[in-house]
Amino acid sequence: METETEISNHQYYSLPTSNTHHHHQYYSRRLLLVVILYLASASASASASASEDLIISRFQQYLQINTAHPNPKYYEAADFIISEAKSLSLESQVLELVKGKPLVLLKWPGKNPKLPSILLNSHTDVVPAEHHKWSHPPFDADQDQGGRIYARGSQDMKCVGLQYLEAIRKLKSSGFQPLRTLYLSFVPDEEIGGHDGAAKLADSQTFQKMNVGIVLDEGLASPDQNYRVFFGERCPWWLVIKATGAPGHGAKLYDNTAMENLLKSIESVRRFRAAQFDLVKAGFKPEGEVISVNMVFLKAGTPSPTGFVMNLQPSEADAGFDIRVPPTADPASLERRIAEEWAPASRNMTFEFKHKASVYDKFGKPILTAADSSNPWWALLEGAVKKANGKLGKPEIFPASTDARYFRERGLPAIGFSPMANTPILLHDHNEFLSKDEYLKGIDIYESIIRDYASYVEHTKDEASREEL
Ligand SMILES: CSCC[C@H](NC=O)C(=O)O
Ligand SMILES: [Zn+2]
Ligand SMILES: [Zn+2]
Repeated sequence: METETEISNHQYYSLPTSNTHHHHQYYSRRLLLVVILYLASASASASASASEDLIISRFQQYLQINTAHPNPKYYEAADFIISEAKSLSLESQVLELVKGKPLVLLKWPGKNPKLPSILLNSHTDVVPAEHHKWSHPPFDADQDQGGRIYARGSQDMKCVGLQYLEAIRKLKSSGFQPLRTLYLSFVPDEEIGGHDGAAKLADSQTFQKMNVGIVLDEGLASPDQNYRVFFGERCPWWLVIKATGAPGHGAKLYDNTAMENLLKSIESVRRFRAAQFDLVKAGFKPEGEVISVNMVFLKAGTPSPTGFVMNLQPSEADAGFDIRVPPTADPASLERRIAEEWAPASRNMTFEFKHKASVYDKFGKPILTAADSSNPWWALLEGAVKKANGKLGKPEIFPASTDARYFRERGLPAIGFSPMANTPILLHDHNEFLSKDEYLKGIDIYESIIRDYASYVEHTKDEASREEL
């Protein structure tokens, strides 16, 4: 009776998608669980898959907590993480650096607490989903026949947060003891800029006391067999340009209208965008090393009860652009381009940045983590991934932004890495998914990384010079 009600509810919710598959999948997931429980009691070989099943169901539980903006269920996520931490005997602490935005900090103390610690960071929030455009509801975490788990956050980045924990579970049950202290941070608000999350953490007294030596944070899925790995990221510049001009009759041809002035800018932006994109298309530059610029809004016209006034040329027109500047680019020349070509005062234009991250650190150096043998954490990561039968691609600059920048800004090395190979890049997209096999493989990869990181005895050069301060 109860099951019937649930299934019919489910059908009801899935009607708008006109998808006929997922109530089958929902039904078969339950059936599968019953079958697996039965088999597990019958044979020893099935017990591995029973424990895999538990791993997957924990992942699904986390994904089912709706932490999408603008109303993320942060306390539910925090409770879930804390209960997982308890089951692993990790020390846990909730920092409410901003009211209503709990940040969970877990600790696995090392045998040598004097050595700088390792921070494994992940964000608990996710971007919103347009439910009716998904073939599987974005907060059900359905698994399909092919083992794909569909949910908002399955790639970005609830996978990583729980993989850290599952890797620790494996290490603990194998009797491993870390030399360096390991911290895990589950932070809010990354998707809206991280100001009330990672930025506050990096600024806190607590963080200073943690004596962090290396940070791992998110990367991106890779469609091929090599994992992607990131040593820096582009800086967001969110630009609004504003054109003004003489208003007039919609039938009149005259110069210097707001619309014409704005369109000239848009044409110029588009030429620049095409040239940058061509460098990528031709294979001359990777995605993270060109300047991207995309128009994200247009605002002009005089509203009327039925839409817009059609015979009036407006006196104002605005456009917004999401620009991403690589740390390797020359920001001054882009600034000149904006002032001289995209929003010249001579064409009655002004501009304003809604957000403008600096390409440089406080010493005037581009904010990048060394991705070569000069950085022992880099070599350790490569070795650890290899030991777990994974392969890394060439180190890249992350095309968007992550919380890693708040740690890099403080001079800490931070590496962006989400172990998802053979997976289409679906962050922020409809039908975001991660396959069960890739998720499980990622746990083994982290097990290997954490083992090697937490066992690293030497002081790195960075660490030694920080201690002299
Ligand atoms: C200005 S911070 C924005 C952070 C955001 N991060 C993930 O998508 C991004 O747009 O890259
Ligand atoms: Zn993310
Ligand atoms: Zn994101």
